[in-house]
Amino acid sequence: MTEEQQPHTQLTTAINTDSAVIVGDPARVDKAAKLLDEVQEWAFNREYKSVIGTYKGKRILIMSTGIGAPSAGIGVEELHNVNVNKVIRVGSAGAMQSGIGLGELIIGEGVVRDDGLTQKYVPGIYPAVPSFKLMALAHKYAPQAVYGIIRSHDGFYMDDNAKNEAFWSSKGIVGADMESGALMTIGRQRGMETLSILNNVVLYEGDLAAGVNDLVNGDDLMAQGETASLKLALDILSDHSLEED
Ligand SMILES: O=P(O)(O)O[C@H]1O[C@H](CO)[C@@H](O)[C@H]1O
Ligand SMILES: O=c1cc[nH]c(=O)[nH]1
Repeated sequence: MTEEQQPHTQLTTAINTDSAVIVGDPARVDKAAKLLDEVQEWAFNREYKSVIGTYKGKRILIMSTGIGAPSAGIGVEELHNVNVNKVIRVGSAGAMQSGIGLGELIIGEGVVRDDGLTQKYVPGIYPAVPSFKLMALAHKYAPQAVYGIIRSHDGFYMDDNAKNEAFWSSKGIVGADMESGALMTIGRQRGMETLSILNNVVLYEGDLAAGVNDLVNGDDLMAQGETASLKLALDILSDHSLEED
């Protein structure tokens, strides 16, 4: 643990909180900040934009980590270095099953680690699983969400994506993103409690690029899903049952 400024995120222990929400897109940090009181901008270096505020009286950091496992992994390590031990990712995802609507929340009960980074941390047979406590709180606040195993991958534009997604869908995977595996694997190695809440922006077998564009352009269902996912993370982290931790 260190009071030194972290080299990428520019966090220090002066953030003075044990809880963080991480998002991919720096613009999502500003959306989250609107849900907080007493907001203080902390830093914006590379892809890591951070603000701190309070939600129902609980001090919480919001930070972006950019796209992909390596930058998320750096973010998680630097959060650990400044004493954050509860981290919820609020991301966007593509549905891997039909029947999951746009803007519905997908919550990872575990992650298929189809990324490169976490394989270097620990062999692929090691499971990427969320915190039981944070998951129990997710069920309390969002019993209607889609719960299941998700898949984190490295390649948004790969030639064999459709084939790989059909395979993982046939194994019951419910959604795809790029960072949840890194969060849960690295977080678990460092003794952190983690969870991943994803806003569905692409229907199963839908157009991936169009879905992500719709999110950027503020399509209603996706904007509502984004706000709901942020609120859910904040409700969980501010729940009084976590106070004794
Ligand atoms: O919206 P975010 O949190 O960035 O999450 C998803 O969106 C990006 C791809 O468009 C990847 O980072 C993926 O995990
Ligand atoms: O299908 C999707 C949508 C968003 N992000 C992903 O990683 N995959």
